[in-house]
Amino acid sequence: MPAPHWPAPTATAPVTATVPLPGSKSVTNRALLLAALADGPGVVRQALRSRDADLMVAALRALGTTLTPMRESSAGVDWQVTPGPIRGGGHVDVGLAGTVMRFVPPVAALADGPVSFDGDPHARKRPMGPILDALRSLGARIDNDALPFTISGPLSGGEVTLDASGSSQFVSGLLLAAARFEKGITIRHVGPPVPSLPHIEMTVEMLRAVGVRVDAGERDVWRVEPGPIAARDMTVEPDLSNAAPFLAAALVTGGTVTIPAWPLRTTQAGDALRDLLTTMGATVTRTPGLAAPGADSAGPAASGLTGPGASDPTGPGTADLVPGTADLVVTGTGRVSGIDADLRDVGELTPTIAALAALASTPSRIRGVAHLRGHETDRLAALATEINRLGGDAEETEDGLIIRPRPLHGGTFHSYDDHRMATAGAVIGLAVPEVRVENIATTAKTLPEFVQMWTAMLESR
Ligand SMILES: O=C(O)C1=C[C@@H](OP(=O)(O)O)[C@@H](O)[C@H](O)C1
Ligand SMILES: C=C(OP(=O)(O)O)C(=O)O
Repeated sequence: MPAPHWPAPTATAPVTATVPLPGSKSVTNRALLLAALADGPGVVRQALRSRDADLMVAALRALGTTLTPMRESSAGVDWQVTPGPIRGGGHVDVGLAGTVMRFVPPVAALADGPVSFDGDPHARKRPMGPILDALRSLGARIDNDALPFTISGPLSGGEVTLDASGSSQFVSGLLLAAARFEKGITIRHVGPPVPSLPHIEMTVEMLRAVGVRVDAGERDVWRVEPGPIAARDMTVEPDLSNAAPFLAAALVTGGTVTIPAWPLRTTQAGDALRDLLTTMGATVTRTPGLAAPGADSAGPAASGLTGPGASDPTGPGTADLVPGTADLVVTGTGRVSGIDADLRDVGELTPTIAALAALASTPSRIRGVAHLRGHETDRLAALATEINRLGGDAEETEDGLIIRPRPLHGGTFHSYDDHRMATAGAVIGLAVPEVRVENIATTAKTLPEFVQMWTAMLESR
């Protein structure tokens, strides 16, 4: 029997809360995969524990990696990762995780036998063609153009042209494993603009942090030289995209929300919230936080990794560079302004920005995010449908949404198995009584503690 819909709490006063966030999904799944491909045992600290991260752990285990939890706390899990020969014959469940369905197949193509892949029903609809075609052209055999499929190597690498306008993860997935391909890789994108470029920068910076030579100097072309991937001790940054609904609560309620350990320099898409929320009426400041030792002298890294070894590709894995962090403080007035924004680079922030737009006093236009139709659900259709179901005025455009002010009323907000739809419903519920979010449990994709964190935020003073 499905769980009852979650009554989204309505804020009765401005929120005043400090919300520490668990590790980034994008950094965690890259760090685990790179550790599994490394030339020796390594450690990934403060890794996210969530459905997507658990799926990555299970996938890497199925391919022969040993992952042992060393320590687990509210800050995440520290994994000891011991690579093994990449083993075929297994099965990978990708769930609904883009990072698993796009990042693991290139690794599986290095295995000594076939590896099968499948996922949630909607995962079969998410775009896979360009990356599977690319792997074929590099030597792999694959029996389908979408999930489910079975992939067999060997794969030698080389040059490939693809259209990555559907997802930056096609590029990131190929780049992450490419140092292990005999010929490395040269990827050339041809087509409409690639979305989520900061996520590709995250891939490039994390590869460089483990000693891989990457040339990303030419627009739409990326080159990785074959070579070893260095074992490292890496620490994952907090998930800045998951900060979005909490920071939105400051705007909606006229309160203040502080996120500790916000990296001063980062490739995470969530960093764009500072500008986006300012445009929507917030005051955003960074105050010196509790920087880890070594932070001030060395300056920031931007690999998505912090901690020993993260930025010294040639050292013995104990380099002493820790990026500076700050407390990010966002204060709202209770009045939200509409926004006209191109979110192509930071598409995963769209559901929260759309929720704010639905509560804004002036119209909003969100552009550049046609690729969201291939996310956990068709997010443009889902957002328009659910905002309008509550009495709002949201219109889908070819590449985004137009949202005009209109008073909202209570009702069911469907989440379509999409964690960010569920949290968008929670944001609207702060201001609109009797919003019920269907399947709030889907937040476990990247933030299993969402409900407890949301409740704690509303209860703290
Ligand atoms: O590489 C990554 O970790 C991600 C890339 C982006 O995917 P798209 O380029 O498909 O939007 C982003 O939306 C997703 O949440 C995570
Ligand atoms: C698009 C997202 O996820 P995925 O990694 O599954 O693509 C997201 O988290 O917003």
